[in-house]
Amino acid sequence: TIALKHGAHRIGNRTDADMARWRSLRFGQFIHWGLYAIPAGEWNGKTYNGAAEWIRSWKEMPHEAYDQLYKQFNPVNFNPQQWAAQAKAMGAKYMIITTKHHDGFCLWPSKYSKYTIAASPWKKDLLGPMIDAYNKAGIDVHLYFSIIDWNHPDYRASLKNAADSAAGKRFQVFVKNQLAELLQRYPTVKGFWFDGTWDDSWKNDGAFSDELEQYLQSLHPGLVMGSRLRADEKGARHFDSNGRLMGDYEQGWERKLPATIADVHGNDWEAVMTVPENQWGYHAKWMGHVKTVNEILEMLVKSVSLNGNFVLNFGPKADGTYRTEEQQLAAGIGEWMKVNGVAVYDGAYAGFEKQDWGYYIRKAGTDSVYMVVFNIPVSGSLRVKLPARTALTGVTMLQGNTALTPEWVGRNEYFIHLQNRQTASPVVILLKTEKGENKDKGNVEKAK
Ligand SMILES: Cc1ccc([C@@H]2N[C@@H](C)[C@@H](O)[C@H]2O)cc1
Repeated sequence: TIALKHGAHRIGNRTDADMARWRSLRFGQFIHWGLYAIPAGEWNGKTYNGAAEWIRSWKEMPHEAYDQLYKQFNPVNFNPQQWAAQAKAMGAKYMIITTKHHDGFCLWPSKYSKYTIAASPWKKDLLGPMIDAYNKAGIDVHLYFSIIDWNHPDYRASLKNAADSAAGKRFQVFVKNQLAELLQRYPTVKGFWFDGTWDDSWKNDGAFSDELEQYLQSLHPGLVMGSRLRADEKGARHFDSNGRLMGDYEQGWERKLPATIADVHGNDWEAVMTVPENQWGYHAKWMGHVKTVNEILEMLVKSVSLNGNFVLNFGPKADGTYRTEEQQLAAGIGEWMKVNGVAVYDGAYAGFEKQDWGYYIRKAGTDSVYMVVFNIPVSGSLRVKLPARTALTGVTMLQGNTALTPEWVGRNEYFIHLQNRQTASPVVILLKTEKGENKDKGNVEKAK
């Protein structure tokens, strides 16, 4: 291995209570909210085809025009209790809010910047009421923070000369101050979700990112921070130059999921997902495919079956309300989670051989394994292959709490025959297992 001062400081996953809590929550809500919701992907009668929160980089949007938008930001319909109730009903157990996106606009009245909510007609802090409402609803809050800051005069994408380096130093102090300020103002937050760390100015100062991470941990022990913050001293990101994950979980799964357990290399990880193809902030016109409840449920279940967390993004409008599609999606997901969330929360990789009908999720640390069925075969028979020396002692259909009698086809293989092949939602079956062979288990019928 290469000697590194600013690479991964830990081999393997964190085992402390704060990380165990993060891992147990499994399902989160991302919220992208800011000035970009005002143009909402449109300007001067033209539609921006990129992600709405990136409209400032569109050639049709003059920087000066964007940089005046804060004078209009006045979310008169903002209702944090309603936001939290919607998230709770959906079954989200944690929420990630954009405190400051790449445009540099702060949703809190930071004392280190003039470009904040205090300068808007709304004037008041938006983060405090949101964090309080979500915490009261039993939902943890993590803070999204963009290192890139298009508004700050000292931000440099790369450091080309002494003047750049001086500006870069001032900018690092600014970042450190804002992050400490956020922890001081919002002590109940459980982590930071960093973004905008791909520029050379950041990548080439692995020492700073390392010291910053340790500084934040010292201010707020137990803080959960993903792999996107750090670079090592050779500019390697997410994984250091020895291939070891930096940060507390792999944070690279943005709008994509791992295919198999091999893809996650035993690390904690989290996927963040948009409802349309690629919109985080509010865009008036969603183009292309909009994901359905069942598509989202499959991504959530697949993530948990591969030992990961899944975070679904919402983009509130400038007035503080949610678009109908997002409200309906949240409600539909919540319907299923109300009955079946038990298979998601505290879920983990089961260690069973993957079958075509769907996913196995082990209730962490127990002998209970859930089958979440998305693809009922035309035969109606679900094949179950248990790991060696694992006996099946019970099978229950969650809906209606109905005991099922599988057909034993020899050794560790069974068929579960579903009577009803029509279903509008994923079917959840609970398998009770224990160590041992299956030869004399009277609980299942012998192959005819
Ligand atoms: C190329 C690219 C840069 C930044 C992003 C940001 N990360 C997401 C979590 C959103 O915040 C998006 O604006 C996405 C793609």
